[in-house]
Formats: sequence, C-alpha cells, structure tokens
Amino acid sequence: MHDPILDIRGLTKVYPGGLKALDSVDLSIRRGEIFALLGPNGAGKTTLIGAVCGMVRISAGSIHAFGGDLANNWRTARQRIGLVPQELGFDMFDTVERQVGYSRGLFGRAPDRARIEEVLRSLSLWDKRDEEIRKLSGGMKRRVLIAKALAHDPELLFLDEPTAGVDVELRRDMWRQIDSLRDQGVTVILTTHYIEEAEEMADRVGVIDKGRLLLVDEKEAMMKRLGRTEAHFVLAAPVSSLPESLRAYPVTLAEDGAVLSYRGGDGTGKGKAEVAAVATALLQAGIAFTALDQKESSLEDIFVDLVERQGLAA
Ligand SMILES: Nc1ncnc2c1ncn2[C@@H]1O[C@H](COP(=O)(O)OP(=O)(O)OP(=O)(O)O)[C@@H](O)[C@H]1O
Repeated sequence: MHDPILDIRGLTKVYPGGLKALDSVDLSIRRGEIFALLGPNGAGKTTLIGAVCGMVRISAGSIHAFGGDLANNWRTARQRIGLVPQELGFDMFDTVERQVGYSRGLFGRAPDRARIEEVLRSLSLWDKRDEEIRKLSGGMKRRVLIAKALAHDPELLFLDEPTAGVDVELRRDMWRQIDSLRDQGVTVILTTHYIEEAEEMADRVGVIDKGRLLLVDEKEAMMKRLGRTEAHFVLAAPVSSLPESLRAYPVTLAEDGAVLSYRGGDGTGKGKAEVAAVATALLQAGIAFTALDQKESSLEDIFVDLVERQGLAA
C-alpha cells in the first residue's frame, strides 16, 4: 500500500470559548482518490480543511502531508495544496487572468501563461480573461476561485462546498472538472451537504457530525453494507397473520393488517429479489395486493440514519 498523501491522527480543535469543532479525528487520504467529507452544518468540515491549510491552529493531534509532519514543513507542503474556499475572496477590480496568474506566483511558481490559459480554458473562463471579476456572475466567480486554486498545479485539492448555491448546469460542470482532475492524478477532498454529489463523485466517503468522524468507507462498500430495500404491499383485504411461507423474510404487518412491509437486503440487489419472492408467496397464499411501493435506500438515507443514531446516542 502506498503512503497516504495526507494522514491525520487524533486531530482536535477547541475554539476559544470551548467549542470542540473536531474531536480526535483520524483520517488517511490515498494519493489520487476523490474523498467526500459529508456532514451537516457546523459538523467541522471547514475547520478540518483550515487545519490542513494552515488557517486553523490545532489543539491536539498531528497532520502529515506528502510524508512529512505539517508542523515542520508547512510552507513547502502548502505549495502543493490547493484550496477552493466557501467564501468568495478576491480583488473584485482585478481581471480574471491577472488574479489567477497572481495566485500561481503566491505559491512560488514561475509565471506560465500557457498553463494559466489551459486552466482558464478548462473552466470556460478564457473568454472572460480580461473582465473585472466584479462584473462576472456568481457562478463565474466560483469558477475563478477554482482556477485560482489550480493555478499552481496542486497535488492535493480541497473543495469546500464547491457547489453550494450554484445552478444545476454549473454543478455538472464542476463534477466534470473534478473528474478530469482525477484523470490528472490530483487528489481531491471535497466537503458537501449534497449526498448526491458524494454519490456521484467520490471513491470514498467520510461522514462527520459534531466534530466526530462517524464512518469512513469506500462508497460502494458503504452502500452495500448499509443499503436497504424497503417495500410496502397494500393488501386487497387486511389479514390477521402471515402465511407460513413468508416467515423466512424480514416482513411485518402494519396498519391493522392492511399493509405488509418488507425491510431487508444489503444494497446488492438481494432486497429486490426478496421483494419479488414475497410478492409470489403472497399470491400463492391467496393474498392479493392492490399496490406496491418499493425503494432502495440511497447514500442520503444512510447518512440521515447515521447522523440520527449518533444524535440519539449523544
Ligand atoms: N472561529 C471560530 N470560533 C468559534 N467557533 C467556530 C469558529 N469557526 C467555526 N466555529 C464553530 O465550529 C463548529 C464547526 O464549524 P465548521 O465551519 O468547521 O463546520 P462545517 O461542517 O464546515 O459547517 P458548514 O457546512 O455550515 O460550513 C461550528 O459549531 C462553528 O460554529
């Protein structure tokens, strides 16, 4: 196994005033992966990024990046990291190309107009290169933020809520952009509220809430492990008990015997097959149904479930 590009151990951040924004977080990021950090408002996502990018002073724990302790070689490590922050922050009166070129210089890279042109073109910003940033639409300003973060060719890129408040078209564009970064071997860590985004983009997903990393797993494995099928059969006439042939399935009667509910499967298709078998068994037992409502759980359900369970446990 290759060394992780980023290795976080026991990371804790207590803000002045006592709020624990990060609570002993352990996280290893592999080179070249797309990692989605998923969590509700105030979970600690931005704080975690800030800790790695040197904007947040950590209270305890360690961060290793590119094989070295960040505390000892922060400046050189930072040159290899790109950050697309949540908030727009640039000189609004400057032009697109100048701002993006300036960002490259900021991290010690020699000027390279061809490279800046490439970055601007990939974000459909080349035609706007001489525009003042203040005159751009919100979506275009966001693209400039990304261009700035890419200008010094980072190996590790943080995107903090890259698609918060952007329209569907720009969101798709950004997904494409992230895909092409993956092809170039850039490691990407993105934070998001949008489960759809994690489901679409990420190789691995971490769920964070109240400063605690609840779960980290391959996206596919997570869906498999925690995925469920739920189905409800509306029966033509209520029944008082289940036929013997259904005892082997995870089914229950609800609404005074008028609805038969199935909850099972493992996100691999087993649930769907079992629902079909339950339907057959019902008909064979002479129990007709008038409607069937079936749903596969998504990463969203898994996430809500995890956060709720954590809330109950806290
Ligand atoms: N400078 C600060 N001083 C005190 N508390 C802070 C500071 N910055 C953040 N916090 C608190 O730390 C917690 C974590 O905030 P953080 O911004 O990291 O969460 P987040 O997951 O990024 O949330 P969001 O999705 O809303 O951006 C929140 O309760 C927040 O209010």
